[in-house]
Amino acid sequence: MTGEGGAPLAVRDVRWSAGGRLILDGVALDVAPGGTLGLLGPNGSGKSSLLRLLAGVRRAAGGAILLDGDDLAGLPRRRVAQRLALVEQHAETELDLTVLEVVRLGRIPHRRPWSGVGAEDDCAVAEAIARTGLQERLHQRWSTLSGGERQRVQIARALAQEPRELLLDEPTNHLDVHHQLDLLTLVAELPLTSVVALHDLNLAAMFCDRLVVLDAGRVVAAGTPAAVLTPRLIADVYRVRAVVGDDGPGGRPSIRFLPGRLRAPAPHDAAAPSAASTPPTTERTTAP
Ligand SMILES: Nc1ncnc2c1ncn2[C@@H]1O[C@H](COP(=O)(O)OP(=O)(O)OP(=O)(O)O)[C@@H](O)[C@H]1O
Repeated sequence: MTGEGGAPLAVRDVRWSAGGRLILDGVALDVAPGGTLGLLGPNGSGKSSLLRLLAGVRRAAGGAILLDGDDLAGLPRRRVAQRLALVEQHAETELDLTVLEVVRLGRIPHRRPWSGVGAEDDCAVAEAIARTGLQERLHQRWSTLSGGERQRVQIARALAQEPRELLLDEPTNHLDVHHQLDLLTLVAELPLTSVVALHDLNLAAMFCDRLVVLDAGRVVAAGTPAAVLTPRLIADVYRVRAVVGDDGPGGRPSIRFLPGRLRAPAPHDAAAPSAASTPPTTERTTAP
């Protein structure tokens, strides 16, 4: 069974509060199988909170997250962990493990209590290490890794989990441009469904099939990169002027930001022109 819209992973009218504030407010989305869904939005818009709810690490206060049509809240943790893997922004390990030991942690949801490491576990770990190019680092200690290497190890751990859905919170943080492209190419080519929170709109345009934009805990846009990444949306959500071309790879949008910040509309100031109505932001260029 799947969610009403047919998606194996679906969010239905989800609300979540923290610190006495409503952080996610009526969020609804379908994660189509097999693709890469980009989660965009300014700092504090609720991307990490939503990813944690999707992974079952947090419980929604209202609405539901549906996994194959079942409410995630009612499913055993182990079953959820066999299915979904989350790579958080600042993942740490408490013990000073080696790279190989961290990647092996990904097998825990698949192991029976008291059972040792089996051939299937070794195979999944080896595959995850090969995919992330960590063969040379296997016995290096976590504490000695660079930020980018740690990121790759956490992704390898998540892949060793053999999830059907991989949830990544700003995975390109800490990575140089080569490794950013490398990592998102890897994610886009994985034979699974990925949900990736990203800040870089050009990377989102290049690598994601669909985008969902959060602003102050609400979904304000959803669709293909070309449909979502308009100057108007960028002005409204990020308060930045931008020129959007269609000369990205495969005719996808490419975004060039312009100097000067747009002012936020004053609350209840209906007369104030919205950022989106500022003329230069509606510009769209075409590749020569
Ligand atoms: N446990 C918590 N207690 C209080 N406030 C919280 C808690 N968790 C999240 N928040 C608040 O919820 C809002 C959304 O946070 P979240 O980390 O989900 O945003 P984000 O879109 O991932 O931001 P960023 O792009 O900066 O990583 C923020 O204002 C944050 O301070």
